[in-house]
Amino acid sequence: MTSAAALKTFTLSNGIKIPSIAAGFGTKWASRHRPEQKEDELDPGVIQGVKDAIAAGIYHIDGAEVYGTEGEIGVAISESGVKREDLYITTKIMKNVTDPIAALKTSLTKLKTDYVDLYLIHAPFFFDNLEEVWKGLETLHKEGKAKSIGVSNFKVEHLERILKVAEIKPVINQIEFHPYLQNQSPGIVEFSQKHGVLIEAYSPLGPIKEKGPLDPILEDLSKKYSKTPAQIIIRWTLQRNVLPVTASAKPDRLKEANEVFDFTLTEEEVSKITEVGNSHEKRFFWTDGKYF
Ligand SMILES: NC(=O)c1ccc[n+]([C@@H]2O[C@H](COP(=O)([O-])OP(=O)(O)OC[C@H]3O[C@@H](n4cnc5c(N)ncnc54)[C@H](O)[C@@H]3O)[C@@H](O)[C@H]2O)c1
Ligand SMILES: OCCc1c[nH]c2ccccc12
Repeated sequence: MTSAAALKTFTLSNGIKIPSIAAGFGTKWASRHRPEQKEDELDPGVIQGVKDAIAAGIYHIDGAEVYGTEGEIGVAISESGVKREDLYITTKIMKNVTDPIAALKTSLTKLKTDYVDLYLIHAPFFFDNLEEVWKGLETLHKEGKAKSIGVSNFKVEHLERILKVAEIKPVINQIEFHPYLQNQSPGIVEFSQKHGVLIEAYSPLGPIKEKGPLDPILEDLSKKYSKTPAQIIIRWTLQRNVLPVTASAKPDRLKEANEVFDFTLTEEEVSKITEVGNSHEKRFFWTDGKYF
C-alpha cells in the first residue's frame, strides 16, 4: 500500500505535480457580488482567508473570474511570504469567453502574477463555442501564461467535443463530487479518468452539511482514526484519486483539511463510503447552468 503522505500531490497528465488539497475562494467568499461593494474595493476578510489557507499549508488556491475574489487572492499571495513558484493558483473563465486572451490578462493583473498554474473553462452552459474557447486556452498555455489548462462542470459530451479538437488535452475537470454525488453527470468520472483528466471535487464536504446514511459510518471512522468526519471525507476523496477543493472562513478548519496525510482508510472503508454514499443522492450545486 502507498504511504499516507504519498497523496500530498497528484501528477497531471502533462507531468506537472499539483498540491492535492485546494482552498476555494468562490461561493460564500464571493462577497464582491454584493451589490453594495464596488468593483475596485477589496474585501479584507477574503484577503485574510487566503492568508489563513496559506498559513495552514494549503498552497493551492482556487479562484475564478466571476467570484470577484481575484484581487484579494493577488494581495494575499503577494503578502504571504511564500514564493510564487511554491504556490499553485487556479482561475477560471466564464464571462469573457469571446476573448480568452484578454480575460486572462485581466485576471493576471488582479492576481498580481505573470501566470496561473491552472486555467479552467468554468462551465459549458452559457456559450456554445467551446472549441474556440479551448483554442484560446491552448494559446495561453503555449505563451506560458497558463501552466496547465482544463475544464469545469463538463459532461461527457462536452469533453468529447474538446478532445476532438485538442492539441493540448485538458488535465482537469472540476465538478461537484462527494459521497452523495459521485457522478455529477452520467459517467463523467470514469470517462474523465479514462482520458487522463483528473477530477477535482468542489463541495467535497457535502455529507457533513446535512444528516444522511453516512453519519454513523463517519462517526465510527472518526473514533477509529481520531479524525473529524470532514477529515474522513477528505481522505476518502483523495483515496478515490480525486482532488478536493474545500473552503472555510475558520483557520482551524483549513488546518484540519490539510491534516489528512498521517492515516489511510482501508480499501473496505473506502468502498463502504462509496457504496453507502451512492444510496443517497444529494446535489448542492448547479447542473445545466441552473442553481438549486
Ligand atoms: N467550478 C464550480 O462551478 C464550483 C462550484 C462550487 C464551488 N466551487 C469551488 O469549490 C470551493 C469549495 O466549495 P464548497 O464551499 O461547496 O466546499 P465544501 O464542501 O468544503 O464546503 C465548505 C463549507 O463546509 C463547511 N465546513 C468546512 N470545513 C468544515 C469542517 N471541518 N467541519 C464542518 N464543516 C465544515 C463550512 O460551512 C464551509 O463553508 C469554492 O470556494 C469554489 O472555489 C467551484
Ligand atoms: O463556481 C461556483 C459557482 C459560481 C458560478 N458563478 C458564481 C458567482 C459567484 C459565486 C459562485 C459562483
